[in-house]
Amino acid sequence: MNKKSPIWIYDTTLRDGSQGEGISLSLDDKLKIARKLDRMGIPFIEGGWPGANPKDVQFFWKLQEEPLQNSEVVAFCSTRRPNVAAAKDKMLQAILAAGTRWVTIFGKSWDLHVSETLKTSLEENLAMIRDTIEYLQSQGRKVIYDAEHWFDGYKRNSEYALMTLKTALDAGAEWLVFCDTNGGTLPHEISQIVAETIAAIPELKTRDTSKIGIHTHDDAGTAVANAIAAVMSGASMVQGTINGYGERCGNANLCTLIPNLQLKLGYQCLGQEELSQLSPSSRLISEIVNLAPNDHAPFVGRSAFAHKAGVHVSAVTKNPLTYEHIQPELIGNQRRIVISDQSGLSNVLHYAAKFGINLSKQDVTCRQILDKLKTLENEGYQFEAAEASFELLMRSILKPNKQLFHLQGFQVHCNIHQEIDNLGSKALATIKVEVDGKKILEVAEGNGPVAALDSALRKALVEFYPEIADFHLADYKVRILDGGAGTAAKTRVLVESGNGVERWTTIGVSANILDASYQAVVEGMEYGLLLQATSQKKASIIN
Ligand SMILES: CC(=O)SCCNC(=O)CCNC(=O)[C@H](O)C(C)(C)COP(=O)(O)OP(=O)(O)OC[C@H]1O[C@@H](n2cnc3c(N)ncnc32)[C@H](O)[C@@H]1OP(=O)(O)O
Ligand SMILES: CC(=O)C(=O)O
Repeated sequence: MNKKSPIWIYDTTLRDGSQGEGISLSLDDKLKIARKLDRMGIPFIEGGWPGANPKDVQFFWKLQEEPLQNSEVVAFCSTRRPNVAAAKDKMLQAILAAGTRWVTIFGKSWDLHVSETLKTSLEENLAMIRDTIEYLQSQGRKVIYDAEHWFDGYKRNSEYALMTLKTALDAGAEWLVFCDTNGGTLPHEISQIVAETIAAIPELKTRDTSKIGIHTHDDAGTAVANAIAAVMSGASMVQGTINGYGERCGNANLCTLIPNLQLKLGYQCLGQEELSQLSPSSRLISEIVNLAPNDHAPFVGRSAFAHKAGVHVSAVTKNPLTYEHIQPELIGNQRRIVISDQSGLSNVLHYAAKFGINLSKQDVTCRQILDKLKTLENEGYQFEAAEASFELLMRSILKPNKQLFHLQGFQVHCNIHQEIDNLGSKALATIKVEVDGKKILEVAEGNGPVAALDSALRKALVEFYPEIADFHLADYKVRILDGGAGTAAKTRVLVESGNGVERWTTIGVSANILDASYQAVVEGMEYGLLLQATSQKKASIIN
């Protein structure tokens, strides 16, 4: 693939991304994201609209005190208000006070917006664009001009739209960015309009330079495709956000766009090392933004290289090219194999190797494990979410274990209608077990029934398995499997346990939620003991 010209990445997570519903960034969050993008070597970071809110003002102050190392931070604003001198416009004063070298202003391309939104004349809108750019330039700023509603404006009145763009160019804008503000344009229209615009204003793109940028929204689900179409038609700046955050359906997702441009089309966007930071950066930023990461996001999602179907797993273990469009490591992601009733022997073998178990396709036990897995999944188990339970299942088939204990029975009482008693407990569990021929009866309290049961079980077992004292219940999830059955529905319980170093998840399924919880809790303890035994074995080999 021939290397093509560089593409300037312009990140607007902190501005347009913040316009996404459900996103509310603190000043500290904004600074953390900016520094992360700076480390990724993103050339332009749009930090916000100074003057629109105190946080954005403070953000730019903070960066004046401690500037970014690699990126240009850009302040954003509209053109001056109608019938106000640029030098008197409060917003333009605020953007200057932000102290950035680069500023982006958005102006109206669509005559409908001039008459309906600005409620001014077409001539005044041209003057607003011209005055604003000239004024900001006279104050030493480099100006990026976002032509808002470029494609809609061009479709409705191309003559006027082109006049707005020519005005911005003549006034000295360094970049002219075509915005698909309403996000409804399709890729073929983008290609056509970009080509026609270049034909009408050839200065926008010569053989050596392109002053064209693209800013797309995802309302038609084509933001990334539209940005690619614009680049292929001559744009050399791409605006977008990490994880596609943004107003309504979001902006072009840079985590999809960058790898497509760089790995598929040969455009240089980021350094190799920075590109390999894309997946962790996407997850870190979703953490800061406090939105769950999209597991199924192209390239960077946790499932982007997760293989579940047996046929796929069999092929991918022979040659990853068979079911992967790129090497996951290039963008810092990794291949994963998922276990389920869609599995074949290849999935089982993968997990056997992962668990340090010697197994081959020819072993009868390999097929027995697969059959048992499929039977249990049919009953409602979901092992992809509970790897620890799958390891226990595999080991129990290979070598039926001595049981930790024999359950003789348990009872749980809940005290829902009364105030929490002095000890703060709402539930009481009694359990009877037999360990090594010894019968134990224990009682424990808890905030809820599962906590009480877990406590009672620990009390009963700790004398025989003291390591259990180090385990804790980290998370507990319940899912109703056959909702139509109402309160008689089967429940699936996932329990996450930990020992301060590692965490593991186990599963239980039953029509009785306490029974399902009990199964998952017991497996959690069994797995913890298995981990302990394995690490002791490893230590004795090393020493
Ligand atoms: C396409 C985009 O995403 S552009 C970015 C949009 N982002 C935001 O709006 C987030 C930050 N916005 C804000 O905090 C506020 O809207 C502010 C501070 C900018 C303005 O607040 P207010 O003065 O209360 O005005 P309000 O939000 O009600 O209306 C927006 C005004 O901007 C004007 N305006 C819109 N685009 C432009 C433009 N390109 N040039 C000049 N004025 C514009 C509108 O005509 C309207 O003016 P009006 O009050 O005379 O009707
Ligand atoms: C400027 C901008 O955010 C838009 O037109 O969508």
